[in-house]
Amino acid sequence: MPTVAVVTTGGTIASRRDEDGVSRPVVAGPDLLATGADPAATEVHVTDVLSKDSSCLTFADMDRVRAAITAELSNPDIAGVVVLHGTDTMEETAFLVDLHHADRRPVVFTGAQRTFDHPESDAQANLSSAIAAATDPAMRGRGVLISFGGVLHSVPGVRKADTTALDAFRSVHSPTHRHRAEPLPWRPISGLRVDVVAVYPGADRVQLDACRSAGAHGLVLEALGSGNANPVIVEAVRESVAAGVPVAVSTRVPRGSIFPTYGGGGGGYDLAAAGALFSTDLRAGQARILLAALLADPDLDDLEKEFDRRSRIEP
Ligand SMILES: NC(=O)C[C@H](N)C(=O)O
Repeated sequence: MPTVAVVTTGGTIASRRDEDGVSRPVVAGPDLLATGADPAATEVHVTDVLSKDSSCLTFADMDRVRAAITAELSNPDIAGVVVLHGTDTMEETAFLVDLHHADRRPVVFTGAQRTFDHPESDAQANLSSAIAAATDPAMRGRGVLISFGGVLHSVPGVRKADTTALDAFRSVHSPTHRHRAEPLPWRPISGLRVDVVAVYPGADRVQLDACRSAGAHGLVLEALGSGNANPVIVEAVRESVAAGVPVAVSTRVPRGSIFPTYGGGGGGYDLAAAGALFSTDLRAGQARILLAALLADPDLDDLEKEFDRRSRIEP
């Protein structure tokens, strides 16, 4: 009988609503499993790592989740790992784990949109599907996956795209099981500060400069369209890069790739000329994780090349 390790971190899947309708992550892992969501032919062992709404997670928490998964995989008898996680930042933690995942056994993230005690909760169905994926030999070698609402996603380029829909996740491109880049050597990201700066009509450089004053090691622009900003932001980016604080350009647009094509002083071409990195397919949350993971590696010799390569999703 295959054994699956279930690592819990909190989120709606582990939440109950109180009398005021407020959801809190208070359900322990063994109680989640006690509902019979695990298939009869699978042995499951549960480890509670965190009990947090995922909107409260820090880089240190994400490092901890990654360490817990690695500890489970050190046991050769484990067929795969399921991670129960809030949906708000699942795309970030799952991507961090995927960047470093050097094992052919599946790691499958899941969660829920409706609390564990909701009469029509999606918690049990999602948990069952994730356990099934974690024991499926066809999932070996596919890296980290998100199993949610009956859909299985590769992690790079995936994002929460609906606040309430039961199939909450969408990919930047049509779902693909892409060719995986080789895993990055593991380095914790908890000592790093990487901020996301929003670009909007009339945006000035105040946020960007404030992040640098706060000690940011890197910045991600959530830019407009295919990766555009304005001349004031371009100038601030040029200064940031010259001062050794790299800036990666993503976009607020949900789908499609990001290209440095527009000139005119504030476009993507100008941002690239000012030294910005371009996140070809990743949106801001995952671009931030990639930048942090690369900045955490003291042996990395070409940040631009690695960021470019790992921000592309090959079909
Ligand atoms: N559906 C959810 O899990 C949302 C919750 N706020 C979380 O991310 O922890």
